[in-house]
Amino acid sequence: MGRRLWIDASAGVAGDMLLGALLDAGARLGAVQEAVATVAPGAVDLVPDRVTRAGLAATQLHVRPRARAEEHRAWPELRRLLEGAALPGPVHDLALATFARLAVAESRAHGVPEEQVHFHEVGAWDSVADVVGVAAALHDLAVDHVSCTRVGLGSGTVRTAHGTMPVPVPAVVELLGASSVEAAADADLVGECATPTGVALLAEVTQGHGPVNAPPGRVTGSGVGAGSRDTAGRANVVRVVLHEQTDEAEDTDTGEEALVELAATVDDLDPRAWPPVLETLLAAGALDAWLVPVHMKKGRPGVVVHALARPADRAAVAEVMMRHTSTLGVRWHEVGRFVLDRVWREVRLGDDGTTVRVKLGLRDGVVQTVTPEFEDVRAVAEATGRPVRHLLRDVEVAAQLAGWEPGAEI
Ligand SMILES: O=C([S-])c1cc(C(=O)S)c[n+]([C@@H]2O[C@H](COP(=O)(O)O)[C@@H](O)[C@H]2O)c1
Ligand code: NI
Repeated sequence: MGRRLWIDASAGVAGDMLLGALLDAGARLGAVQEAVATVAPGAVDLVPDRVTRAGLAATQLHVRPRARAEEHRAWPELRRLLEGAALPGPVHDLALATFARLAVAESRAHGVPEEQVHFHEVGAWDSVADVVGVAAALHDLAVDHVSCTRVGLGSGTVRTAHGTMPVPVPAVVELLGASSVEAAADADLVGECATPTGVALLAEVTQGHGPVNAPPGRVTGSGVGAGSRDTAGRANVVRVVLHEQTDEAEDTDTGEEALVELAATVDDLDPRAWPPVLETLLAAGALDAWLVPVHMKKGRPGVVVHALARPADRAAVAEVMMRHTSTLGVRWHEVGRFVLDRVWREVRLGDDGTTVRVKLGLRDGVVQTVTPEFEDVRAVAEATGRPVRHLLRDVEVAAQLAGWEPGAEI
């Protein structure tokens, strides 16, 4: 079994800060440089520097482009570059998955199809170096489980290639909406503290069950990565802690979440309204939503609509039940659930660049379930006319060939 890493992103996170922290924790600069040079030969120099931030010693990583940096890079071009790079499997997969996540966020933020996404700063060599560098550093440190705190986002505005943007910038909002990474409520943080690349990396590497506020078990190493600004009173850093599970910590790592379940019983809603009700519940933050047919008083057929949600989303989910159905009230109670760690991977179907995401359910780094993302499969079925059941089989075979099958360690 490899090592566990806890990331303190409570003051924010950027790709270079995370990489600085991992180098400070012992990842070898040579191994990181080699991986970055595999993707971008001769493009950048990685130069770590010892600095202080609000009096705290930290490593600031400078990614220095050797030539004038590319300002725009299309996602399909970057994807081809990463796919063709001869990197160790886990480094390759993590770098590709992180940029795929950024492409989805950019596509949503700008309302363009993923294939037409043009990265600006995010596609420049320094971001490529941050992403590949973090993947290589985690591999070098043999990290196989990552948890993190809530993330400090910052406040105000930031100047970007898109113009001046409010913080959190749209790409960060999209990334948070599509992952289990949670934002901290922190009024002290000024400016852009969490960047798209930093949040995409956290979303991709953290497994498990929401924010963890302290590294459980025995500490075996640590590192501090500096951001470029030095603000008095609050260190602009990412901290990482390597830790081992003791028996006591292991007992608490059951993958258990505290959630709420909401329900309402309805017998007078037009049945055609139910599918949009379920969609609206999910859009409001429900983790799951479902209907159960019931026989009510006076023998009337009815429906109980249920939703599972995080406690923070309870009010929004109840509001949807009350606005979108004819119920006069909503019941709720606290529930616990056990969950597997979940990570996303992408498989390629055929030679035309078609990809489908698969969700892997993990327990202690061992694959338990492999689930093709149905909406991706449906989109391919619509685009190609191939039956969904054939595509589902092909995705499972492709996942198996990539080594993602029940019982495999990743
Ligand atoms: O590069 C792109 S496409 C980009 C999109 C957005 C959106 O929110 S949309 C924001 N930014 C800004 O670029 C810099 C650098 O980001 P890194 O993740 O590469 O560190 C940052 O200020 C982002 O907010 C870029
Ligand atoms: Ni953008």
